This record gives sequence, C-alpha cells and structure tokens, in this order.
Amino acid sequence: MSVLVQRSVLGQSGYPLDQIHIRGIAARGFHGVLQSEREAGQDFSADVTLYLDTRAAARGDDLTETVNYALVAEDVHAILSGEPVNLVETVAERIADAVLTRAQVISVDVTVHKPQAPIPLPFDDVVVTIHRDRVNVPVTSVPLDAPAAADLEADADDGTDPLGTTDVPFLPERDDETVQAPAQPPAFAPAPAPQEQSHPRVVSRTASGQVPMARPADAGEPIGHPGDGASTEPVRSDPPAFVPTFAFSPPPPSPDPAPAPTSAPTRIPAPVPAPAPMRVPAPDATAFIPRQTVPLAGDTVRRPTSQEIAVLEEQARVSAERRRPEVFGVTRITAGDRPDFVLDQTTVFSAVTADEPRQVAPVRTAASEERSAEPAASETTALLDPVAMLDRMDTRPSEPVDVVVALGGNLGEPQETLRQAVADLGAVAGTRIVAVGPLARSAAVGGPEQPDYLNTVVLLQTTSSARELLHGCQRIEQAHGRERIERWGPRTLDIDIILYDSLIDSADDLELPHPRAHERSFVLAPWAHVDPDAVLPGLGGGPVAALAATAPDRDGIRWLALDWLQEAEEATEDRRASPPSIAPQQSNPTPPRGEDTGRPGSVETLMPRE
Ligand SMILES: Nc1ncnc2c1ncn2[C@@H]1O[C@H](COP(=O)(O)OP(=O)(O)OP(=O)(O)O)[C@@H](O)[C@H]1O
Ligand SMILES: Nc1nc2c(c(=O)[nH]1)N=C(CO)CN2
Repeated sequence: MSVLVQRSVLGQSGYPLDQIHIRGIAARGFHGVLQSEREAGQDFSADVTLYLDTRAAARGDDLTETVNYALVAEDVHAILSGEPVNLVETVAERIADAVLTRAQVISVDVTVHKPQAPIPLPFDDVVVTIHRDRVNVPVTSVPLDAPAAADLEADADDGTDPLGTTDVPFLPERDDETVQAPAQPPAFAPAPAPQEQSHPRVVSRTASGQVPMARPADAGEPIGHPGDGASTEPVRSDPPAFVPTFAFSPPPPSPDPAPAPTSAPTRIPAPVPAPAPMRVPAPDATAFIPRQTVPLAGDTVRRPTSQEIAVLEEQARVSAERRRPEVFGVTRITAGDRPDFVLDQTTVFSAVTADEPRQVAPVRTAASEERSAEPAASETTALLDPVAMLDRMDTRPSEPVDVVVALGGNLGEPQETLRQAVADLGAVAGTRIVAVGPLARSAAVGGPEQPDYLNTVVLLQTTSSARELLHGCQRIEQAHGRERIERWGPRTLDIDIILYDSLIDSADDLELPHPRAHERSFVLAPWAHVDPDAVLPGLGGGPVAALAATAPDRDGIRWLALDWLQEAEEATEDRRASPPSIAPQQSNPTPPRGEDTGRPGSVETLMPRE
C-alpha cells in the first residue's frame, strides 16, 4: 500500500516547489529490534518525494540540472537492503539524508513500509513518514561503508558526480578529514574567474540592504469593496504581476549588480579536481549544532560534507534572491584571496574573497550573543553563521527589517487596549513603530457568537528576530489579560505577526507570513490603507488592497476610524453607539510614513460602511 503525502512546499519565491515522486522501491532488509528480524530479514519498501525547482532542467532538457531519479532509487535501495538498524525511523532518516546530499533538493518526504513487521495481529502495514529539509536536517547519516556510499564512490570513480555537487572530488577521506586552521588551511582551488564566484558575490551585496520605507498612505483613496465607490476590480493576475517578496515599495537597485539568481542553486566555486577515485564522506549533520562561530587559533577544522555545502549553497541562493546577504556573518578566516571552506566541530565557514568581507555586516543571533570568543586570527576571512542559516526564525537581522503585525480585540475596552498595545510594541527591543493603520470595526470571523472586534495593523521596523518578536507580542497579550479558552474565542488582545521581512517559513510556533492573513479583511483593509502598495507574499498572497476587496469577510468591516489613537476614549464610546462622525477625506491627510515622530501617524477620516 502506498501512502501519498500531499504537501505543498513553498520555494523562496512563494510558489510551490515541483515534486519528483519515486514510489515502491522494494528490497529485502534486515532492520528490526528482534534477533529473528536480523537473521531472516523481511520486505521493506520506500516512497520518496523530492521537492525542487525543475524549471532549469526542463528549459534546457538537461538531466544535470535536475536529480537523476535512478541514482536516488539506487541509494534508497542500498539503504533498505544495507546495514541493519533497529528502527524504521532510522531507515527513513538515512534515506532523507542521502536524498538531501543533492544540492537541488530543497526538502524530501520519505515513507518506509514494513508490511511484515512482527505484530501478532492482523494488520496491513507499518508506515513511517518523515519530512526533512535544509533546516530540519536529518539527524542520522548514511554510514560511510553503507552500500549507498559505496555506490557514490563507484560513481566518483568513473568521473561522474552523483551528488550533483562540484565539491565532491576534493572531499578528503574521513581519516584525514581534519586539518589545522588557520596555520594549515586545506589545499583548495585557486579563485575562479569573478563571474563564477556566485557565492562571494552574494555576500558582497550586503551594504545595499536598506529596506525602503513605505510610501505615505493616500487618505483620499479609501479602501473598500463593491459598493463603496472604491475599486472593486481584483488586481491579481495569473501568474501574479508582483514580485512575491515583502516590500513596502520596490527595493532600490543594487549598486553592485550581481548576476541574476537562477532557479538552480548557486554553486560554490569549483575546486581543482582531485585525483579519482575518491571516497565520499558521509554527511555529518552533527556539525550543525552551532554554538561557536569564531575559530580560535589552532582550532581543529575539517572540510564540510556535501550536505553542509548544499546548505550553504541553498542559503546563498536564498540570500541572492532576497538581496539580503547579511544573513551571512563574516569574519576573516583564511589568508589570501581564495574562496575557501573551513569547518570546525560546531561551525560552518563559507567562502568569500579578500575584498568582500569588508562589505558584509556580521549577523547577530540570540545564540551568537552568548558567545564570548573574539576573532583570534586576524587572517580570518569568512564565517557563515549556521545558527542564522539553519533557523531563520531566530536570526536577528543586522539592519532593521520591515514587519507587519495585526492587532485585534473584543473584550474589555478594546480601543484603549489596542492603543496601549501599539505603544507596547514600540517598546519591544530594537523595534520602532513606522505607521499605524486605521481602526476597523469588524464582525467576528469564526469561533462562537461574540461581540464585534476592533482591529488594526501596525508597520514596524525591528532588529529582533521573528521569534523574539513573537515572544514580545505574546508578553503584551498576557499583560493585557489575554486568555486562551477556545479557538477564535473572544479576547482582550490578539497580536499576530503577518509578515516579517521577506521570510517565508513555518515552525510549530510561528508561521510566516501569517497563514490566514490573505483571507482576513480585518487585517487586509487597515493594512492596505496604511500601505496601498503592500504585497502579501506566499500562498494565497497578492496585492493587499486587492485581497482586501475580495476577502470573504469584507462585508463584516463596519467602519474604519483613522484618528483613533488620539481619541481613544471618545471613540470607544462611539463604537458602542454608532460609527464616529465623518471628516472630509482630504482635509487632514495621513502624514508621510517613515517619519519617526515618536508616535504613530494620525489621520481623521472615518469611513462608514453601508
Ligand atoms: N504569524 C504568527 N503570529 C502569531 N502567532 C503565530 C503565528 N504563527 C503561528 N503562531 C502561533 O499561533 C498560536 C495560536 O495563536 P492565537 O491563540 O493568537 O491564535 P488565534 O489568534 O486565535 O488564531 P489565528 O492564528 O487564526 O489568528 C500561537 O501560540 C503562536 O505560537
Ligand atoms: N473580526 C475578527 N474576527 C476574528 C479575529 C479578529 O481579530 N477580528 N481574530 C480571530 C483569531 O485571531 C478570529 N476572528
């Protein structure tokens, strides 16, 4: 029986990645806890789904631009029939690890079937399914001597590159994998021609990373929906005519026009080919337990595994696409102008050439804050912070990034609560208020019968990580008496992070962009008002004003009050009775966003609903 995992994995553009499925790879294996399983063996099978961007391969009809499914199937078969382990979970993990050595693969689903498992009851199958990616990396690796590794070695023998990584030929044998740094840097290749240095170029663009400020809201153009007199035409097109990254306005042109990122992963400059045959070391996920980013003189370092390099490549590609290379923290690590990789027990270092690190701001993360070591070697050239690479939710940006948060409440004195919450948000570490949207009175969406909500949206800039900001928001909710009794139940205060820079990511505690923002007029309407050009990236995203005009709950927006922050008490009274009075729309336009007045923008227009 085959289990199909239906999953949509978004690429960095916000579109779902393509998938390659290989189903029912069957082998006799000897995995299991029981002695009898180890001796007699039994049938295993596996299904894998590879998530990747296949457009480059399709465009050129070129196998080298994609993943050869035959080689993947061979690896999977080798693991199923190879070194026995106790658990089906371990088999699945090893398969995921082998698949992720292909740089093109962004993530993978692995399903392992054990239909003859020793269960003394009628049953169909035992099935373990896992999903692994470049962040949620496999915790086991294919053993060096496992058949899969042997296959790779054989492939290396004949000059092919089964991993699809240019680094494979110079990866050393595991035995002499360690070298001393910086006194004895590994024998890497000379720097390639500049146009090939995709990774260093990525890093060098850091300095231009200032995110543009929002345009002033146009108080004369009310957002609305059919019947309001505002535009009713959905602006979405297919494919969307917008750049699906977060920007209040288009980013400025880069002063250092690097090559446009392609859909294929950015390649680290190719090293000088080493003599074949080579032994390919198994990927070592334990290297990604980073707590120290600065190597001390004499630290033992080793060259990274293919998997680690694949992570670096993917991060470089992501960084290039977002033009936010500052995720790479850079310090000097090797002398000379060669792009090098060096890895110590806990840290990944990446390649930059000598003239580039100066332009790169070091990344700060919560973990890096705890580090006390100073760079000990002045010749250190490049350092990639794997904390930053591996959990973007915890990465503190080196420059303030734009954030959109949505506030709502329908218990107590919501307007006063929201007013205070806006001030509280401005007091979160490293955070400043850029603009505050109008106050929307909206019918409750979902949940039990409950009072109308008051909602607003606040545009922030912050140097806190996304998760730090989430925790800040939760503290503010708590301080205002938030209780979680039932889903979508009434609440004094709810603060959702709608967007954090261009981050598209999902974790148990935080999903970005907010997964339901695209269908919530009580978020979209105030947001579109304060930033008419805003675009919501990700699944279901699009121009915010258009989404607001078509959102399912748009008729539930009763009115928008613009000058609500200053008139908190009065408006609270108004809210109870009827909509506040209407001021002429052009009489008091919204002050330009981005002016840091110390308090949010103020407007007076009120827009009643029919
Ligand atoms: N972008 C996000 N912003 C805020 N919380 C989020 C986000 N993504 C995930 N969460 C998680 O959602 C959990 C539930 O949050 P909360 O109780 O506020 O949900 P809700 O507001 O009732 O529903 P909804 O998520 O539909 O707005 C939180 O504990 C938080 O960890
Ligand atoms: N009108 C309105 N409806 C909601 C709201 C909200 O803020 N406003 N929040 C919810 C869960 O976050 C569920 N429903």
